[in-house]
Amino acid sequence: MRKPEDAKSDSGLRGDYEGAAADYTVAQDWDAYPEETHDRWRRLYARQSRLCAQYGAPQYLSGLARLDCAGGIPRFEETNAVLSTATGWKIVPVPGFIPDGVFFDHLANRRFPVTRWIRDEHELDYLVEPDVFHDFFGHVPILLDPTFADFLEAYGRAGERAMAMDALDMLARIYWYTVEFGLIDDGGTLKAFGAGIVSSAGETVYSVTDPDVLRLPFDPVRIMRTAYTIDTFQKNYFVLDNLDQLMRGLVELDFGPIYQEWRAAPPIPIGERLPGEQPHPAALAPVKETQS
Ligand SMILES: C[C@H](O)[C@H](O)[C@H]1CNc2nc(N)[nH]c(=O)c2N1
Ligand SMILES: N[C@@H](Cc1ccccc1)C(=O)O
Ligand SMILES: [Fe+2]
Repeated sequence: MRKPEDAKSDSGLRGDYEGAAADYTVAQDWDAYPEETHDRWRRLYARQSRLCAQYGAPQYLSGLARLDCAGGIPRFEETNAVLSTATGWKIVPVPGFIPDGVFFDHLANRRFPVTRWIRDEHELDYLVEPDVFHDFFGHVPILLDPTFADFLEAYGRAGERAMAMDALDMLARIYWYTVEFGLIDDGGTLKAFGAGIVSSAGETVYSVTDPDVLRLPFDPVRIMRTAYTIDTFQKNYFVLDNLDQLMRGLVELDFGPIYQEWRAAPPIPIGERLPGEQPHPAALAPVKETQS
């Protein structure tokens, strides 16, 4: 993930950072969304919910159903009523990318920053910065899962140490390969739960059906050493057996010695398979792409 050096000034980011508070939150200003932006949301939602019904993880899908947000850009206050009861999380509106330290602090306090603006009509398939569709449709449903909710808070608390140890790249790869691009084994079938996948029509299908992509078993140190691409579909994914692995494998693991050992080493190139590595068992027969 790229981030602004100083997002509040001239950063090349398209959100409006002018009125933002010290923690980079803004008002959602729901009444100011033109009707055409709600219509755009409905079309994105319809396409993506159909694809996710087939390729999305059950933990993600159950959250999506409970959010009941097919009809237009959600009012964040209404979302927060559902979210706070379920897992104690809330979402806060932001202008876009925010500095790492601020981002971690929100997560550590169970606040998920959601960009308020929606992509333009010509960007329905792809955009560079996160918008409200990616942030909300991709990230919020799984925050209703209690295990994932606890994991993401712990991830936020881990930020300070990673920054102090000059190992932010390694921690960011954890986020990338789980929160953004994670796959999970659903009784022998690969499913997607990462926000970057489930908010993208192309990658939802590709991530679980492409026969050539590398899908390795979840392995924290391997992930922390693996480079990633921000502007094409991923060339490797990591597959969880279940969401508890995030707690047992990451929260309970002491990253300090791992940072120390690997932070100065060049990362493993994208898509490279190391000697002896085998795909996750559920990835031996990738899901067949079917019409529905
Ligand atoms: C390392 C850290 O997780 C990452 O770069 C942060 C920075 N700021 C962000 N800001 C927003 N709004 N959304 C994000 O996903 C991130 N990611
Ligand atoms: N266990 C990690 C913290 C962490 C928690 C959750 C996710 C990622 C990292 C550490 O020692 O720093
Ligand atoms: Fe994201």
